[in-house]
Amino acid sequence: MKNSLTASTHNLSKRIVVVGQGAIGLLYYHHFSQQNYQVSLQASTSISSSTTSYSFTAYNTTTEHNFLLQHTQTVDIQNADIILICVKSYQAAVVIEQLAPLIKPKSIIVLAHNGMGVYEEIKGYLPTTQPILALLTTHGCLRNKPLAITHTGIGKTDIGLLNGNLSLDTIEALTLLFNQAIPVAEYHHNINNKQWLKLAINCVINPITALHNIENGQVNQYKFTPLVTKILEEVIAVAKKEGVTFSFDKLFEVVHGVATATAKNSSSMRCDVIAKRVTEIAYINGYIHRLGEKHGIATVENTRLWQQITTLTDT
Ligand SMILES: NC(=O)C1=CN([C@@H]2O[C@H](COP(=O)(O)OP(=O)(O)OC[C@H]3O[C@@H](n4cnc5c(N)ncnc54)[C@H](OP(=O)(O)O)[C@@H]3O)[C@@H](O)[C@H]2O)C=CC1
Ligand SMILES: CC(C)(CO)C(=O)C(=O)O
Repeated sequence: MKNSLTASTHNLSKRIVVVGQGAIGLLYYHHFSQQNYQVSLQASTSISSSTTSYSFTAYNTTTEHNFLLQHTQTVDIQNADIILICVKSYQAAVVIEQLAPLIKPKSIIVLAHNGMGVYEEIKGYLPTTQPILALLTTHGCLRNKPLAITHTGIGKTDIGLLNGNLSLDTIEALTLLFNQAIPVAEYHHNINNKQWLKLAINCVINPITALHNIENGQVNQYKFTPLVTKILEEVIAVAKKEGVTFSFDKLFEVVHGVATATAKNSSSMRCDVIAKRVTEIAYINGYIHRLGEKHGIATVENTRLWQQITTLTDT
């Protein structure tokens, strides 16, 4: 990456729409708007269009600061170079279905969510050549109340193409745009492998912490080893059919490492279950279940966890 270049010297301007006023949407909206980017926020209907501010508490600080909120207008979507979708996995298809008639064919659609399976749901709403990217983030962010967030963990942004084509210049400009706003960001020519790795981590940590009401670090207790082993063996078998190869030992080590590194965290699924919100289980263990059925592979543990969490939040 040539540091002397700015995103605007490339074939990419900075008209950005961020969809979703939750923790991740506001985090990226905030950092983009601190730069000289033309950014607006497409909030859900729970936010009145007369609301003109949001509050942000920076990492390792305690003071909340207020900032101006620029709501997205129809013309912003029509002109957007980048549309960053920061909603829960189960909300993304509705967003894309609604916005699709307004989106220009060259707009870069960036999907930022946990789990997998959203791309398959949304691609039919868009032209076959539409550039669609996945964004994985390890930043931590909490929504304290509507339109008020705290940046709780500095992380990294990984992006990569799922559909369409981007020139090397555009890829460079896009990566720079993210890096200038919220470093560090990296572009990956094979984001699929990274998505699968994140999926495997979430297949283990999220349902176990949610069902047992424990912090992430407790997943490493010896008593969970047989379950973790079965979950990962199923993920590996299904991933192989999808062209992604994992070594069990390395994958086990990575999952163990993430549970240790985030030992005191409450997983997003545990938080959702406690708050009686819909979880993303259908896009995590549920995704493994669906692929297992497609490939004729038994996914006993992933299927059981998907059913248990679904029952827990449906009742
Ligand atoms: N928070 C974090 O630290 C991390 C989150 N992630 C992932 O990022 C994704 C987003 O997470 P997060 O921001 O925490 O989730 P939130 O639930 O906080 O935010 C989602 C937001 O999207 C809004 N929304 C829903 N439907 C629409 C719509 N049609 N148009 C506009 N806005 C809409 C919701 O509004 P309403 O409230 O009205 O429903 C909500 O404000 C998830 O997949 C999550 O797993 C990944 C890594 C870290
Ligand atoms: C990696 C992990 C498990 C961190 O809490 C996460 O992604 C989540 O909670 O959804």
